[in-house]
Amino acid sequence: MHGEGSSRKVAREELIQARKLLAKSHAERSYAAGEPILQVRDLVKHFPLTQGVLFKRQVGAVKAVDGVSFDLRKGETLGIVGESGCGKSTVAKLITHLERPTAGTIRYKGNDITRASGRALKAVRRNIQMVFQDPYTSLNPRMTVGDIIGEPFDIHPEVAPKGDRRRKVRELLDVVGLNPEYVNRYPHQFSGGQRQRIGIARGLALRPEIIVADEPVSALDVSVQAQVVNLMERLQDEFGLSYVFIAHDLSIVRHISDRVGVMYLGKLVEVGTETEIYEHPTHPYTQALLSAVPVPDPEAEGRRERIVLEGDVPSPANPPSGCHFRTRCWKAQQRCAEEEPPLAVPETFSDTLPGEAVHHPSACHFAAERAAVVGPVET
Ligand SMILES: Nc1ncnc2c1ncn2[C@@H]1O[C@H](COP(=O)(O)OP(=O)(O)OP(=O)(O)O)[C@@H](O)[C@H]1O
Repeated sequence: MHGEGSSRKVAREELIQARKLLAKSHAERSYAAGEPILQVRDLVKHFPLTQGVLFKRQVGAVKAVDGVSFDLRKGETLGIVGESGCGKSTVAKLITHLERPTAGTIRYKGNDITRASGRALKAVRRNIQMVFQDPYTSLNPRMTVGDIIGEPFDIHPEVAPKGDRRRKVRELLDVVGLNPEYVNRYPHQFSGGQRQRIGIARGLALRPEIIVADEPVSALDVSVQAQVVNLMERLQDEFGLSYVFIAHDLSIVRHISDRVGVMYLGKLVEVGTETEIYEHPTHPYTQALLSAVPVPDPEAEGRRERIVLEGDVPSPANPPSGCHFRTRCWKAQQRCAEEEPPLAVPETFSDTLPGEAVHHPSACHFAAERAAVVGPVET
């Protein structure tokens, strides 16, 4: 009895040591603080629309991503939010090289990786990993958890030589808060939250620097969502990870993000820090999205004005001219149809200084704060 207890203790000590080593090697590979680890410029992805069976003719294109630019700094989390179909997943696939962009550039640590191939592509795929939305379908039901988490080592044996893989997998299970003894179990033996932990462990296996998480908690019960988000925050601190965190739910993104980008019909329409976006949004679309987020305080909930947008999101195969949002915007004027507003600090706020909450990029000709998102207190 005593012997079994002490050998478990030794195994635990070994795991702790291994985790420390893992964290150290991450730190050693870290990039100069402050410089963007990822720079995305004018990223475009058009999916061709074809007609005909034998002789396929291109009759148009779905403009899934239509000129997206952002920076991601080391250790930072950039949240990307927007309704279904606005192009969030396509951005994720472009960054992780699951799709090739039509135009634009992606730089990783200053190197242009947009069209990386061969060995360079392999290195990119190792350093920029994806965590998927649905832990129920993204894990192969016929593979054990150990094989699922260890599979990336087949492609990158330099990270874990064959004899060392089992230990590494157990270590990864421990890192994400699962019992290393579960290594031989199958996905169906785990809950949704546990499965997402397995997906995260797999994403961590190659010791990436960037994780692109596409709606990682959207398929989970609300009670479990916070646990997985907390785990991701802990892992970020422990391994110095940078995250692109994609979600349609503004409240989840708020909790984890340092900065948030709001997407509409293939474009980023507003980017800012948590305070800038949630307390001082200046783009009408952000204001409409925020007005739909439930407020826990019933008094405030009763006071706030809900902005109900007219109509549906237009087809990305045929987006409106000028500002893509203008067909649903209560502020739209002729200028909005003729001139696309750039994603920049709006002219209206040219007399404000960096650090003031309204001084952030917003792609609207008539950007302004809207106090009525939560109405004034009645006395
Ligand atoms: N392989 C493809 N071929 C053609 N069109 C595509 C393809 N992938 C995505 N699209 C289209 O591009 C647009 C953006 O899709 P995307 O999946 O990036 O949006 P999303 O914001 O992630 O939405 P969701 O949350 O529903 O996944 C949609 O209109 C979609 O139908």
